[in-house]
Amino acid sequence: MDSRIPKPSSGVPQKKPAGNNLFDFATINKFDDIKNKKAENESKKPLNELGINVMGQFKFTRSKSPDVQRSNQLTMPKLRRSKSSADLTMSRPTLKRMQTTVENVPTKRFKPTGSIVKPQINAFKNPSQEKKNAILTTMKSSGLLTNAVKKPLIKSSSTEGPKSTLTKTATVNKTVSSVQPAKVANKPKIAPYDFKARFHDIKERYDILKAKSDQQKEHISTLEEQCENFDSREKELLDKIEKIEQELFDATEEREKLIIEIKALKSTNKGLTLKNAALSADLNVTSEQFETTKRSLSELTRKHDRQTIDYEELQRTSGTMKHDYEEASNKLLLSQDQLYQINIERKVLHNMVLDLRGNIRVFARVRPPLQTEEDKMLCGWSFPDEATLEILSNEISGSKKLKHDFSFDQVFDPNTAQDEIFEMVSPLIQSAMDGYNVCIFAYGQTGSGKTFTMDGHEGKLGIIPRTVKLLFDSIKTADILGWKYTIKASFLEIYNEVLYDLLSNENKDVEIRMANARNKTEIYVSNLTEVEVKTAARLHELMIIARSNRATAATAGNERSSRSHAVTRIELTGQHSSKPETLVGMINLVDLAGSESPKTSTRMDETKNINRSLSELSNVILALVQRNEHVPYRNSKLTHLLMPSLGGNSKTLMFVNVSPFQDCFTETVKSLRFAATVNSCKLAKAKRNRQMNQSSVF
Ligand SMILES: Nc1ncnc2c1ncn2[C@@H]1O[C@H](COP(=O)(O)OP(=O)(O)OP(=O)(O)O)[C@@H](O)[C@H]1O
Repeated sequence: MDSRIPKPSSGVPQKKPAGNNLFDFATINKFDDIKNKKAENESKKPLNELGINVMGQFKFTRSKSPDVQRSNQLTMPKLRRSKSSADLTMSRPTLKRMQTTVENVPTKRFKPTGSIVKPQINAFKNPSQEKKNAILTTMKSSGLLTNAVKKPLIKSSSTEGPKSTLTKTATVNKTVSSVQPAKVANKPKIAPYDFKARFHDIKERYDILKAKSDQQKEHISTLEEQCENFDSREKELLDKIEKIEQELFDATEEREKLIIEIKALKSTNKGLTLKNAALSADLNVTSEQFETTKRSLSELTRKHDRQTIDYEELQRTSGTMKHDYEEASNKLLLSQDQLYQINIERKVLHNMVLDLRGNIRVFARVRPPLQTEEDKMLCGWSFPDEATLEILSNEISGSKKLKHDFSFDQVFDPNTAQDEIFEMVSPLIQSAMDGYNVCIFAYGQTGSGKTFTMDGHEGKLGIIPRTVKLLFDSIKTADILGWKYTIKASFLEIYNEVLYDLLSNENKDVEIRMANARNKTEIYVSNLTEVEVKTAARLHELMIIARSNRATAATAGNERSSRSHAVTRIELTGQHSSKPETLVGMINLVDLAGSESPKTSTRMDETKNINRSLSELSNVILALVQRNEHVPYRNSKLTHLLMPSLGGNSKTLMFVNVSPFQDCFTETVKSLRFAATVNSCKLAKAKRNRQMNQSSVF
């Protein structure tokens, strides 16, 4: 019968023996039920990441040895939601106490080792199926899984065979024997018929078993109480584990983040290291530069100190100079004022001189024969004084040679140089700058030297280029005196009584028109190109252009330059910088067409026009001499154009050019006679073109 006593802690449901209620199997089963229910509850808990019932696994480890617990403690941080009450039960210290009474019950069901349990637990935290299989294989090979998982507990119990059962029975018997005296073993056999003895024997055994049963009940009650303690303890531990797991989870996540962060920081560190190296190199260079700059700075500082001293000295000097400058400025203003007054006086005196000389003056010039003309017969020339010339014909007319005397304002013999000529002309240019109209023209037979006198050529410049040079030189001087001048130039040609603009190739209508209906002497030329010139070089350029256009107009069979009048007009406007005065002067430089006798001319129309215009010029001058009311300016283009320069507001200079040759004698005498007549015309005192903006200066 002892062998049939069920093992109270096996958890295996036992059949209650019929008619022999030696143990309170209900109580034992109740205990097992509690265990099984716990196991069931645990099994209902969520599966781990591998889908394995975590509590079922840990159920195997509940009866593990302390090694397992230690192993679990070591691996505890790696656990994830795999705890179960069974696992906690495993760590209950009271189990040991239970083992003292029912020691064979849990230990015979499983014999796991710490080394096996460790990977098993680790496997639950790893979600991969491969790892799970590996763990299962390990457990199988160790025999743990075979007993623990594959086989139900009841089978395990049964497969352990009678040996296990016997052991348990022996343990129970051992316990029972501690209650019952040893005399039972030595009791004599009772005869089968001795029912009384048998009854007593059975009763005695019953009492023993009853006592044993009570003892077991009491023990079970203690166990239940312990179970309840375990439950609360388990709950606490579960909470704790859950908390630890959460912390672990957070820590893992934090760790992963930190790893990523560390990687990033490493990368950044690498970059920073490179940057640092580059910066160090730069720093070295910069340090060197800094040292150099520092040295330069100290040098500059020393220089600055020296210069500061110099500056202070200069400031003192500057103060003195400023004072001197103010004094000088005042003196200068006074001097300028005095100079202005002196200049006015000079102008007045200059004009007086010119007036005394005559408003129209005539200069006669005899040109020398050219190298190619050395064989030609010359007239007899003599120049008794600077204003008189005598011409003697080398051909006998009747019984005597013809001889003529002429007086002019000035006579230039063939040896007179260009600069000497201009020396006598320049006062008129100054007069133009003072605000007078000036007209200089060259009259004479073809080939007598008019163009040479007016234009000249390289190395022997004539009146026009010298006038230009003098004008710009005088402008500079006038600038010092406070006068600012603007110069405008235009170039005209009168051919066959038609006006041409020599600065333009356009075929346009160039006409002389009245500028003011009230004052009929004020004229202007329509469609005439007027160019403002700021340098002598520019004026020379314009002269070359005009000469070129004049030559272009001529044809091969019709040389025009000597058959037309060329007029160079220069307008001067002077403005004083501090005084309200403006001066306007006009210079007309005219190279007249060659006078020619109609008898010798091959181009009659041209000759007629030329002689007509020259005749009209003569008439105008004579009208002026005779102080006629009417002066026939408009009878020819030439006189009309020169009207402002031939009237009362002008100073006129006429060159009469003559050839030295005998064959020109008649024409020469004719020209000299005309010039002499003009010379006799003393025009009225010229009036200056003077505009007083505020008050009269003179
Ligand atoms: N005073 C002088 N000294 C040297 N050569 C001169 C002088 N005058 C004129 N000539 C020369 O005589 C020649 C004729 O002179 P120029 O052409 O000036 O005469 P012109 O009167 O202008 O003739 P035209 O009416 O045909 O234009 C030129 O070769 C010129 O160089």
